[in-house]
Amino acid sequence: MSRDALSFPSSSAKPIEHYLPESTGLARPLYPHVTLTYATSLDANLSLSPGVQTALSGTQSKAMTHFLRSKHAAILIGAGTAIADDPSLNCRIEGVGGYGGPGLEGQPRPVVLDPKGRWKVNAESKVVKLAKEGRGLGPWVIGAQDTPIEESKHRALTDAGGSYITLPTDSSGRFDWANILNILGTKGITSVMVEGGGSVINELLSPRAIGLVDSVIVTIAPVWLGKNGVQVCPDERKNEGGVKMSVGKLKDVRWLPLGEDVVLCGRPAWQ
Ligand SMILES: NC(=O)C1=CN([C@@H]2O[C@H](COP(=O)(O)OP(=O)(O)OC[C@H]3O[C@@H](n4cnc5c(N)ncnc54)[C@H](O)[C@@H]3O)[C@@H](O)[C@H]2O)C=CC1
Ligand SMILES: Nc1nc(O)c(N)c(N[C@@H]2O[C@H](COP(=O)(O)O)[C@@H](O)[C@H]2O)n1
Repeated sequence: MSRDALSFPSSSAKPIEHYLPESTGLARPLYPHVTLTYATSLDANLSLSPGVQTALSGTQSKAMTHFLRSKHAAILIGAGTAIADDPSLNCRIEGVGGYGGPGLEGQPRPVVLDPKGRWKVNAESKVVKLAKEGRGLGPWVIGAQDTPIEESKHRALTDAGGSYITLPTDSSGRFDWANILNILGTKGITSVMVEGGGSVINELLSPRAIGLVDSVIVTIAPVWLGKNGVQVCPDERKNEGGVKMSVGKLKDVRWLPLGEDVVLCGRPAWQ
């Protein structure tokens, strides 16, 4: 077994495969398959507070996350997570490229939403270092069209094989999710694993983001994090203009115990 590699048994992988992207083609014309996945506490928190990385997944569910990473073309996070966690965003399952396998096979493309250029990506960022070591792909940063990237950040990205992509923003400085997925699709990304954080997840679970998420895979850890946590709690699903909103329920649900955690898989029933 190669250094740092994780393993995930095929008996545990089998029930999850039902929720994974097809290995060929885009799920919808120009839109990648989207799997929304995260680890949560019993009080629906992702972390103790916005700037604090909090380990929730146990050994087996962490290996599951890396198995999921190996099955997606890209991993997407918001700038808040990139700043708080300095994440690796690579796949460390035994047998993928950089972990016993050839080239970069099975490594997902890290994508960071950073409209205002808040993430100080540089040569010391973990994701950049891993790409240079041949253990991950270089990150793509999606920034706002009216926010030019600093030269040093641009160099850090391109030296690692990454790039800077721009999109238009709305009046509150947000990208439209259809635009995000569309630009990734046009760049050959057929599937995206959205990992967080709170603001990204809450947007994609909101009643407005209809038809964009294909699967939801949530690790629930037996822990409470308390009231200052970054909570998964999407916008209210209220009736507007007489149009009745459905509740944010999952269908096609499976619960899988993994060590001390339980993994919930399903598909949005509201689209
Ligand atoms: N337990 C878990 O599985 C995970 C936990 N986390 C935790 O979550 C926390 C970070 O969460 P948040 O502070 O909510 O940050 P976040 O990671 O959701 O990033 C928010 C930022 O992303 C950008 N963004 C998001 N949606 C956008 C859109 N539609 N258009 C343009 N820009 C957009 C904006 O810059 C926004 O300020 C950290 O503490 C991190 O450790 C993060 C990922 C997974
Ligand atoms: N699945 C999962 N379980 C947890 O307990 C977590 N804290 C996270 N966080 C996400 O994973 C990223 C860190 O990944 P690396 O090991 O550095 O590659 C972090 O940025 C969150 O997206 N996930």
